[in-house]
Amino acid sequence: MNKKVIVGMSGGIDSSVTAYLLQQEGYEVIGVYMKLHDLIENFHEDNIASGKKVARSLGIEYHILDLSSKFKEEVYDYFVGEYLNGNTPNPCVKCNRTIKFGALFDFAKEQGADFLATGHYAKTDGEFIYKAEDDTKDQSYFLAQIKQDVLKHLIFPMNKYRKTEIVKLGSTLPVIKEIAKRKESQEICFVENVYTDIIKKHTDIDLPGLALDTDGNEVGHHKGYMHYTIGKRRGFTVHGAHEPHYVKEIDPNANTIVVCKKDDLGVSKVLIDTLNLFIDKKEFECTVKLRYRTHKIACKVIIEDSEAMIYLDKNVDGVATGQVAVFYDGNKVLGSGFIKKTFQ
Ligand SMILES: Nc1ncnc2c1ncn2[C@@H]1O[C@H](COP(=O)(O)OP(=O)(O)OP(=O)(O)O)[C@@H](O)[C@H]1O
Repeated sequence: MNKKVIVGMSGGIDSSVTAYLLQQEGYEVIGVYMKLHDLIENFHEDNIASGKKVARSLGIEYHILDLSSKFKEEVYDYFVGEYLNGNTPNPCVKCNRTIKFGALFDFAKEQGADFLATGHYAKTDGEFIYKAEDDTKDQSYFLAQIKQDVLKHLIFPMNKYRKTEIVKLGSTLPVIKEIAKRKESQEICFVENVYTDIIKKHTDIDLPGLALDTDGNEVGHHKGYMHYTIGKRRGFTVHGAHEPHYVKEIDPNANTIVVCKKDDLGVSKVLIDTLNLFIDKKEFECTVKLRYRTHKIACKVIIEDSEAMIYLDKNVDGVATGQVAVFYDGNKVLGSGFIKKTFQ
């Protein structure tokens, strides 16, 4: 009997080609669309119409799974809460652990599927996650909090392709060809423009306050701490400054931000919690990504109980609490954790 695979079909090109490729390989493919939020007008209608068309053309089932209350609890509320706490959240990392490779994985098991597949650009060998072939699309960073025991049931057919190849392949298939013309999805699926539009719905974010220097002296003013992320350069005043200043720290309780010159922005040590490790070591050397679009930095990691300290080989600017630190050995993801504190 053919192996059964559930494909998360968002209506976009990557997951449509994923379903097509797996069917070509002989899998019994079942498509699933997850309703995750109602924050953007016509979002689901357009996506579902597109997904349904593809499913029909492949002759496969297409389920609609309403996971919106779980998504609100695990991803949306966390996202808002982190900004209120002065941190910079990573909702996609949370979603991958709890929703796409959490609740959707549970659904796949209930359906008796052997595998779950998505259009993520990453690789897995069932034990580890690896960077995708296409550097510019690689999503391994966002997958680094997935539970390790789920990995043996995952397939990422995009792993060996470049996005341009997928668009080209999709364009040879009549129904998918239409999808190829759709606009790329936004970075965070529920943020249409800027994150502050979302936070504004829950609280007043315009709370003028003081900008301090690293010694605690008042040097200027800001618009409200939730407008800033670590490393941000604009949107606050520093009296008499001749050089650009950057946000170094955010204190939500005092509604202050600490600003500094570029030279003082770097951190050499990073403390992380909520560890998800794919290796069983307490001390190791590796490279680390401290945000998505950045270079890896060589480091040493020491784990103590539920936290880890990362000793960076060189100072790194703009490291934000709330973001995810992902460890790599070459292309292999070794694990990750959420940034709790940084040290100069
Ligand atoms: N609402 C959804 N329902 C089902 N699967 C989803 C949904 N959103 C994302 N996915 C799955 O997660 C994968 C990665 O999502 P992401 O939003 O990062 O990708 P994308 O580049 O927009 O992909 P696509 O072109 O397939 O929309 C998708 O390819 C798809 O398999």
